[in-house]
Order: sequence, then C-alpha cells, then structure tokens
Amino acid sequence: MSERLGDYGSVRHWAIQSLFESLEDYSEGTVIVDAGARIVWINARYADRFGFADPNAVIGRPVEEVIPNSQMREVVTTGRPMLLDIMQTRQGTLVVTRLPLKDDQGRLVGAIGFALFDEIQTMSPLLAKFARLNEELAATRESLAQARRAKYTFDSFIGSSEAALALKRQAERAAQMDSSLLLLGETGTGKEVLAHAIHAASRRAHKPLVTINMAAIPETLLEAEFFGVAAGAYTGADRKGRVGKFQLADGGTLFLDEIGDLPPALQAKLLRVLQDKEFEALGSNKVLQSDVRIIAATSVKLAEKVERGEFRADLFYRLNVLAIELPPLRERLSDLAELCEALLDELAGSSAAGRYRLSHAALARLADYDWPGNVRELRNILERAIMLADTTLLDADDVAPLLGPARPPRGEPVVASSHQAAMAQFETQLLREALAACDGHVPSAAARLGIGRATLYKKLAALGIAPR
Ligand SMILES: Nc1ncnc2c1ncn2[C@@H]1O[C@H](COP(=O)(O)OP(=O)(O)OP(=O)(O)O)[C@@H](O)[C@H]1O
Repeated sequence: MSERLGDYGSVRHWAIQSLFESLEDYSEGTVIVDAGARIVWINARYADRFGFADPNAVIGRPVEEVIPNSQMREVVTTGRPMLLDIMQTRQGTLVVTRLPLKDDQGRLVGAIGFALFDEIQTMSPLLAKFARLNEELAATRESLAQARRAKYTFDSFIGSSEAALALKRQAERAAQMDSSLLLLGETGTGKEVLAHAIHAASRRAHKPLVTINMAAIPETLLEAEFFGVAAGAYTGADRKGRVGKFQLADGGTLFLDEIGDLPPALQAKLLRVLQDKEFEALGSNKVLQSDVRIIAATSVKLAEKVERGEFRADLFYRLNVLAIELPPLRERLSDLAELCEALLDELAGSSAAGRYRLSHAALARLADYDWPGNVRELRNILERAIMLADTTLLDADDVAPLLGPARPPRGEPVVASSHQAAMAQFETQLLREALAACDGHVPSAAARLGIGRATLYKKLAALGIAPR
C-alpha cells in the first residue's frame, strides 16, 4: 500500500475522488453546471431543498431558475473559485464553496458548488471571536485617537498680562493659517500647551495632533519614529513594521518638540519631506504622502545654533515661516497670582482638603524669584508646598525653602584622592541637587545650572546619574 502511495498519479486520483465523495456525503448539497451555467447534475438532497422532488427534472435548466441566488454563473464566467461565501436562500442561510471545473487540457467546462452547511451557528464561535476582536480594535483606535486629540485650548493658557494677551492673539491668528510655525521660549513657558491650543483652534482640530520629542528619543530611533518601518525590514520588535508619526498625523498637526536637538542627518531628511511632502518608511521604497502642519518648538536659541553651524539654515527658515516667542515667567509676573490660583486648583483636584490659597507674603516671595524653569517650576513648587503644608493657606514660610539655589550638601565631606575625582564628586552633588530641585526634569535642571540640556544629558550619563 505504501508503495502505491508513492505513486503520485494514483494518490491524486484518490484524493480527488475522496474529496468529492466526502463533500458530497457531508455537505447539504452539490450541484454541477456547464460552461453556460446550466445544471448538469444536482444531488437529490439539494434539489429537494429547492422544492424539486426529482433531481432529473432540473437538468439543463439555468442554475438561477433552481437556486435563485446562485453565483455559479460568475464562476464559469471568470474562471475564479469562490472558496467561501454565504448565500441567502428562502430556505435559510448556506455557507457555500464554488470551484471551476476544467478538462484535461485545462479548459473551463463548468463549475461545481457545495453547500457546506446550513447552520450558520456552526460558525458562531468564529464569528463571535471576530466580532469581539473588531470591537477591541475599534476601542483601541478610539482611545488612541483620543490620546491624539488636543489636551489644551486657549482657555488652558493662563494669563491676562499684556504679554500673555498679545501672545494669545498671535497664536489665535497662527491657528487660522497652515504654514509651519516655530514656538520659541525657555523651558516650561507653555510651548506645548500653546501648540495644543493652536491645533484645537485650527481647521485640523478633528484630525490627530502627534508629538515627537527630539530630546527624549535616542538618535538611532528617531528616523523610524518619523517615517515608520516597513514590515520585514528588521528583526525583533519592528518585525511587523511600524507606522511613522508623519503618517499618523496625516491631515492633522505634527508637533516637533525640542527641534534644536534634531541630529544633522535627520535635519536633511526632514527638510526634504517638508519640501516634497513625500517620504519612505525605513526598509521600503514605496513613496508615502502626508498632509501635516508642522509646529516646532525650541527652548534653545535656534538662530544661534544656525550661526554656529549646528542647525541647518534652510530648515530653520522653513520652520520659521511664522514664529511666536513665549515670554519667560519673570517677564509676566503680573500673571503669577492667576497662575497660582489655577495651578493650585488643578493640583488639589477633587482632594478632600479643598481649595489651597497663597498668602500675600507667599505671593510676594514667589514674585522675588527669577523662575528659570518658568511655569513648570512654579507648578512643581506649588505641588511640593501642598504636600508639606499643614493648612490650605500657604504662607511665605511654606514656599521660601523650596525656592532658590539648593542648600549645600549635608553629610559626607569631599574626600577624594585626586583633583579629577574631587571634581567628579563635586559635579555629581551639584547635578543631583539641580535635578532634585526640578523634580528630575532635565531641561529645567539644565536651565537652572546655566548649561545646555544636551551637555547635561552627557554629564549625567558620564557620571552614571539617572534623572529620576
Ligand atoms: N500659560 C500657562 N497656563 C497654564 N499652565 C501652563 C502655562 N504654561 C505652562 N503651563 C504648565 O507648565 C508645564 C510645562 O508646560 P509646557 O510643557 O507647555 O512647557 P514647554 O515650554 O513646552 O517646556 P519644554 O521646553 O521644557 O518642553 C505644564 O504642566 C503646563 O500645564
């Protein structure tokens, strides 16, 4: 027997015969039509289902006269099988398969159809799983879309000083335009808040707002983040491919935070995309298009970087079509009271303690400080003051210790064997204190220390200090 199984011709013959017999036996019905879709043969079970007690009575008739919704004509016309289909009949729903029939020369001579089963419920576990997966997909898409909607509007941008009002007027005008926009301002001045508000007030509001933070993503991963990765281009996590942020933001706004940290190679690529509105995913040569409005932000002086040759002038001019400068907090101290009120309410949330307020003296003390970390630093300080305070009325004593240069380190004296080791020890303490004062936020700590954030990141890595 096993010898005969080695004979492909016989095996094929049996396979065809068994396949036909099994389907014929177990299915709800079988029908064969000729090239003109006329019935050549139908089994008794199937003929009976459509009201014909004698199968011979239907031979030679167009298939649709017997099986009203039959698609067999389509199969003999196109020569293509319909492997799985659902057919509604007056006698119920059938799951069917239809295959073309060819002669020895491969010519299409007709088609064969099997009604696999009539209890569509047989498929219900599969259909239920499919429906559940579809629901999950819809929910995931919805939550992603929600995450990509603007979190802030112009009302979220607190301030009614002349500087703040002028800024909001400028931003409202920028929201009506579609050209690239550059937001300039020290760390924590509200560039991200403003970018969200501008998107929310623009004609793109119903489309996504997608953010890429150049300072937070390692250089090696940035390109994939921007343009995506084609499926199969890499092994590992990106094996299935990944959609880039340019594509995710299609129709909406792409917010490029800390654009000054964009590495030179990517500056060139970004420029090309802004010019041509076309790009390719990594590992693919399919050209993709995306209609996005770019809002870029920087807390470093980008024009100076251009002068030093660290940022491409052509990209700078492309991004700088419109520019808005956000004033530092120390230049709009008349907004301090309003900001504190809003931030304290936000921080207290629905806490049982109720509303926190600042005494006049506390406000005066806050106004005395120069706020290198701007509104973010103010928020952090108020948050800590709330945690430490005994009452809901915060006084100067509650905020003063949290402000200003960090206290000198207590404990270990500097004992080091060499000048180099002593300097490293000193620097470690200095950086740790600056980070602690800024809640681990590297850009604020850099501003506080008066050094660039990239420099600070490098020093932290060299000294083995984790930001948080
Ligand atoms: N005008 C404002 N009104 C209310 N909250 C503000 C305002 N400006 C900033 N904030 C708050 O300060 C924090 C920092 O703001 P944001 O992230 O927008 O600053 P940024 O300028 O983008 O900072 P960075 O350059 O460090 O990224 C946020 O918690 C934000 O809610």
